[in-house]
Amino acid sequence: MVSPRLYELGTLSVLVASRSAWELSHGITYLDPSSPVSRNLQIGGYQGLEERWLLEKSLRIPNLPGSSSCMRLSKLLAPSFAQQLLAQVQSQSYAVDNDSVDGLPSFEYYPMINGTWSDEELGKLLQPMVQELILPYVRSRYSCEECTVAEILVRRYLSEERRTHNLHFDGHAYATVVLGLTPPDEYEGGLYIQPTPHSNSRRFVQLEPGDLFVHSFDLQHGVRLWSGSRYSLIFWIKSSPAAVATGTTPWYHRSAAEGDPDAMYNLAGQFLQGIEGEVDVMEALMCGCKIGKVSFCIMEGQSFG
Ligand SMILES: O=C(O)CCC(=O)C(=O)O
Ligand SMILES: [Fe+2]
Repeated sequence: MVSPRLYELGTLSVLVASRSAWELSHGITYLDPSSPVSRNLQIGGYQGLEERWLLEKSLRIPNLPGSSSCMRLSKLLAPSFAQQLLAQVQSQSYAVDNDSVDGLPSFEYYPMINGTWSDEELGKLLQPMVQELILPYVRSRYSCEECTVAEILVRRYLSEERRTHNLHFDGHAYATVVLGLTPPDEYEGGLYIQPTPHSNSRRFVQLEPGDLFVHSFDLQHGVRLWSGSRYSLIFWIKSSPAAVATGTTPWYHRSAAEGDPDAMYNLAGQFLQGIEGEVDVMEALMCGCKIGKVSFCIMEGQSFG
């Protein structure tokens, strides 16, 4: 018979074995590798794997159920392609203007702005993947026939520059695709999602170079690095070419009218920033009031992505 002490030690070793030492010391938890719904993907000439996590968001608003999902797409792009992209983006100069999430120097580089390539060379590398993989996938996954890429940006996280990108929604994007560029053994931490207000729902996402991570406007996320450097390529997608041309966010009106609290919260942010026309504090407050406690977040000055 196993003595209680040995049994305890046995349990402890199982716990320790399932989470690495630094994972435990930093309180980091990854998306559960055993819980996604997985399927093989074939999109045009691309083949790979889709893992989809369903996320319970009900804690955002007490008594209101809600869910979102996020997907990791792997093996679709050759690691050598990601390496080529990384080499190309590392040679660019990065902006140090104020970041929209935290107001600190952004260290961003934009190869596409408002649907137009500003970096033709990177455009040549990315265009086939955008047209033949990213858009067909997003259009089909979100039943959004007209979904169109609005912005593409690179984010650089170097130790002397940036360690975090605080928790936020991508308020101006119907869907976001993040392409991992840096091997995950070159840094500790990385991109995380957080479906509820409590940080205990935070889950980090392991992205190998060439893996894609996909989520929608209603999923809060951020980046936290404890060491090393990381580059990521981000695609912000709007629901139609007209939304790209006008820089607007038409998808919120319907979701907000249907009572989606995150849509109302983001719509309030759009009114405050004047993205839906004039800056309209009254409309923003109306959205905030409808969602009760979420308006508190706006009052608290939580930033909008
Ligand atoms: O760097 C990343 O992986 C994500 C950055 C992000 O969330 C953003 O730019 O909105
Ligand atoms: Fe984001």
